[in-house]
Amino acid sequence: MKDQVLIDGLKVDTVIGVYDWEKQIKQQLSIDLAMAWDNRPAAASDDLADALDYASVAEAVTNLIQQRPRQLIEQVAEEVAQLLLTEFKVTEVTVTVAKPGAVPAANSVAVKITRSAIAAKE
Ligand SMILES: Nc1nc2c(c(=O)[nH]1)N=C([C@H](O)[C@@H](O)CO)CN2
Repeated sequence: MKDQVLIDGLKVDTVIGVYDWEKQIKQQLSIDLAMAWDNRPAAASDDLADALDYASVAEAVTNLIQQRPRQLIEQVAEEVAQLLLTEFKVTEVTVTVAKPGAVPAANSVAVKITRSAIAAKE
């Protein structure tokens, strides 16, 4: 079973960065999520209660990221992954956190991680 629920390009303004000037401003992060989820129950029932509600996920991820300043996008990615594994009972998630403004010569820079429920318990 390879079903997923996807969120692509979730924009979150937050305080993020290593340097002093970055701690005074908000910058935009762009979040991509690929979450393992069996979509067959929701397809059969046509009931949101059986689905992984992408709107709830997007709201929770935005709130988590805006909770406090962080230095590295790596920490953002890890905390988002753990939120999805523990609160939303996703069994595996790939999180990409992009910081489009960070390197002017690049379209974007990002980190991408994959975490699973079994590895989270170790
Ligand atoms: N792997 C990373 N490298 C860098 C990060 C980061 O979060 N992860 N952050 C910075 C600075 O905050 C940069 O974005 C300022 O332009 C540098 N390298």
